[in-house]
Amino acid sequence: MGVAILSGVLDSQRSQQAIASSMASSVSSLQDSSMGDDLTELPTRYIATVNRIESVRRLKKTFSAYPDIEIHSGQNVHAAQSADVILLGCKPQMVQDIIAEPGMKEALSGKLVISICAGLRISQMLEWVTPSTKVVRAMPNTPCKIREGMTILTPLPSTLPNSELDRNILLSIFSAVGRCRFLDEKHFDACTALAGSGPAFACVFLEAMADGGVMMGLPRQEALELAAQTMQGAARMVMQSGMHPAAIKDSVTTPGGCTIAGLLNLEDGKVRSTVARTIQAAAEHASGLGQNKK
Ligand SMILES: NC(=O)C1=CN([C@@H]2O[C@H](COP(=O)(O)OP(=O)(O)OC[C@H]3O[C@@H](n4cnc5c(N)ncnc54)[C@H](OP(=O)(O)O)[C@@H]3O)[C@@H](O)[C@H]2O)C=CC1
Ligand SMILES: O=C(O)[C@@H]1CCC=N1
Repeated sequence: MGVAILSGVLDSQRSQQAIASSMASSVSSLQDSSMGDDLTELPTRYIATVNRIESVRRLKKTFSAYPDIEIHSGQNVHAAQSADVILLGCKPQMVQDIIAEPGMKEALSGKLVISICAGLRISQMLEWVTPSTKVVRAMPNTPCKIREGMTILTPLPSTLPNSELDRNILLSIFSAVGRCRFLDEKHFDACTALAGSGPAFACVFLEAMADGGVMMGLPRQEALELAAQTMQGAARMVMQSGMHPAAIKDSVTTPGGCTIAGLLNLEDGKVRSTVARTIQAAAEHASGLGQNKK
């Protein structure tokens, strides 16, 4: 997930720089508004840490177009000392040990720590750091990699120092990689299931639609293209026109036609309750993540 976020942020930053330099000479008066305020607090330097040397090699290849990014293993404390903002992207059950590394608590003092770890509560993390460390949760998803992500953020208490700046930093990072919104932490298990795990569930549906096309003789590649673009189109109609999904469904469904024949088959398979219960099961499981170390 860390790779998805960093890739999306870097891509966004590069496009912003390209826009800025193409506009700089001729329309300087328009430049500020076209850049958008959201990205103004993006970091200027990135340090990525992983556990294994093989992962360092893999990431260096992944980010070969960005030679300035520092990628290390076994240097979490050094990276945290050098950073203003720290994004925790390891498995939830590893966080306590990583924060317990000698010097880490001090390195995090006064800084903004963003945890994307499912299930791990802010109250837990606050017990492991010094009182001046500011901890927020973010729940992103893999489409951040192509800047089509959905990220949910916990609000920062306005009583914390620099809360406005930190809010801008959060918005800059996560709006660079898609949509983002603030929601209270009590909703995070549901957000984890719906948005965090959601791409996996959506892809099962997508793959199954394509399988149906293949069953009816479509070549596999074309079936996948049709299924993916159709799901994207339907989702965009909901997002852009604000139409209710039921209204879109009804507008496709001609009386006595083939869509109602297919829909009744879906309903016979209890697809709605199966999908809704899938989100329920994932959310219930998410609430236990990071609660037991092993
Ligand atoms: N995958 C997803 O779609 C989403 C995941 N999340 C959350 O993101 C987190 C990561 O998940 P995911 O990306 O799937 O998992 P991965 O296993 O792919 O990534 C975990 C990363 O943590 C690194 N790591 C492990 N131990 C250490 C250590 N001691 N010091 C530094 N780095 C370390 C690993 O390095 P190495 O490769 O060397 O082992 C690896 O790069 C989880 O907490 C998950 O809940 C949240 C939203 C969506
Ligand atoms: O499966 C997981 O635990 C993580 C959290 C959300 C998506 N992937």
